[in-house]
Amino acid sequence: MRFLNEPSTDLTYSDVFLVPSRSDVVSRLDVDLSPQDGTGASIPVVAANMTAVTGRRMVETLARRGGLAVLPQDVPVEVIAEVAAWVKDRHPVYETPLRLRPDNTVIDALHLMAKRSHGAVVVVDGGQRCLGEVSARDCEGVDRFASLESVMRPTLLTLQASMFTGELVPALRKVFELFDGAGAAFAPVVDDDGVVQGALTRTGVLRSTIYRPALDADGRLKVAAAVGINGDVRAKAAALLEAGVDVLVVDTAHGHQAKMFEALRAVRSLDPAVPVVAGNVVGAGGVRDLVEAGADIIKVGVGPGAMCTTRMMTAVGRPQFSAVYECAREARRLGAHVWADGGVRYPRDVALALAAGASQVMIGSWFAGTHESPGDLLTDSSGREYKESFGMASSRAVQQRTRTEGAFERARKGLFEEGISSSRMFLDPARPGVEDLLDLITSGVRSAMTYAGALDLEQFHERAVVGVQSAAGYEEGRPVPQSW
Ligand SMILES: NC(=O)C1=CN([C@@H]2O[C@H](COP(=O)(O)OP(=O)(O)OC[C@H]3O[C@@H](n4cnc5c(N)ncnc54)[C@H](OP(=O)(O)O)[C@@H]3O)[C@@H](O)[C@H]2O)C=CC1
Ligand SMILES: Nc1nc2c(ncn2[C@@H]2O[C@H](COP(=O)(O)O)[C@@H](O)[C@H]2O)c(=O)[nH]1
Ligand SMILES: [K+]
Repeated sequence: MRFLNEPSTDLTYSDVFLVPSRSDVVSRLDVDLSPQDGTGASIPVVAANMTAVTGRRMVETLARRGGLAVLPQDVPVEVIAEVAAWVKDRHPVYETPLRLRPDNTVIDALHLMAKRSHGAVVVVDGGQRCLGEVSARDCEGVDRFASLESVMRPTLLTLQASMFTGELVPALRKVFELFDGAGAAFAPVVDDDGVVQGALTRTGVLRSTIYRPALDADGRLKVAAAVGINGDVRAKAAALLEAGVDVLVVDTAHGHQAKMFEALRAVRSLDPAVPVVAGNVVGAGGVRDLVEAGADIIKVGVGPGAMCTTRMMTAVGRPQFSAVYECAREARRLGAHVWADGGVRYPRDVALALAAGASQVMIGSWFAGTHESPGDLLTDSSGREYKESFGMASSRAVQQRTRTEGAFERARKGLFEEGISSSRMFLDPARPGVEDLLDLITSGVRSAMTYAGALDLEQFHERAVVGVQSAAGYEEGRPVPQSW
């Protein structure tokens, strides 16, 4: 990457823009988005290790599209083991269906439907055989306690698992045509006995022809998990590795500290066969020390996060674009990599972090406002759907993290609050699922790469030309949905 004009100050994503260059890349679909940082992801997007963002559905959904999601450090290791096993039991192409019995009620179906973007529930018998389906529309205007048996309809399309044997892309093309012919948006996948094996949506089929799942050596979806720097880090990390975690994140607010070096050395002593990520830092010195202590990937960002009050509480941090640029340069020199963590609100921010040299970009709050995040779907007084998000250093998270400690310790730790405890992340009605956001991000990044004439992320970083803009320059780039 080079600057159009050498900057005289540190920069945020909004301060900069990408200059188009001569390109020989003829199609945006020719671009390879896979990060080369040893994680095996095929898109450079990671869901943050935040309780309001990543749970089993986020891990599964992102991995199926080639991304990673990091289970937070506050999840007990035995729960992480259970979630990892569950994720690894998911199909890399079929999605996990929502299943209910005929005697369940409409309210059960409506509650469950908010958990995934399918918009439908499969009704099954005791042997998990498909009896029919119920969509949100079928539940309109009926008693909430009506049984599903009374509202369910035969499926518009049922797919046989045997259709997916052999080469996948031609099979998916055929399946897409079946969806089109049937006028269906959703279909259960069943085996020869009619037992439900999974579900597919019309859009999901299309996505499976574009994205490549992030798979482990045994062809199972990948899982990442975080460990903090307190307590017996070695034992916790060993338990996570034992649980089959594919990427280990050692996580704390101030990554450039003695306790982190100790934690990293403890993790290294286990000789992990998976990449070790550590952070957060914002400068070359932090990168050097964490790499020396054993990190393969450095997580960069102090204060840019949407839930983060660190900059206002402490003045500490650094504008994120400059932090990523400097850290990525140092990591590259040392043969390590960088994840840009926090403050991403638009696809452009992802493109800029990658241009600055990050191998991947971590996203928290933006993904909190999707069907796949763990929180309950809530509705405000004007009918807009949202989920609650909160910071991992907020009093809400600290209370949860310290729940097993004594009252005195909890009260002392509660003094240090560097995050907000409640924020509303509205679902975009046009893009309520995390995969809708992935489509938006990856199409933006693919396009940015062709403007730079880059076929892969390494070329993108090499070829990117970045200019510094005024606030008016940024404003000029914003669309105008109404007249001036
Ligand atoms: N990227 C960012 O900008 C930030 C991210 N976070 C996120 O919040 C979560 C909780 O992190 P964290 O608060 O580090 O909790 P941890 O549970 O990881 O504990 C942090 C440890 O580091 C010590 N410490 C020393 N200096 C600091 C400091 N300035 N800030 C925090 N701890 C310090 C603490 O001791 P003692 O309590 O005795 O001081 C404690 O032992 C993590 O997921 C983290 O990524 C939090 C803040 C900023
Ligand atoms: N200072 C704090 N930073 C936090 C807190 N919780 C999370 N984070 C950081 O934010 C990113 C995600 O950023 P986003 O803009 O995408 O939401 C996350 O990975 C952490 O590094 C917090 O309570 N305080
Ligand atoms: K912030």
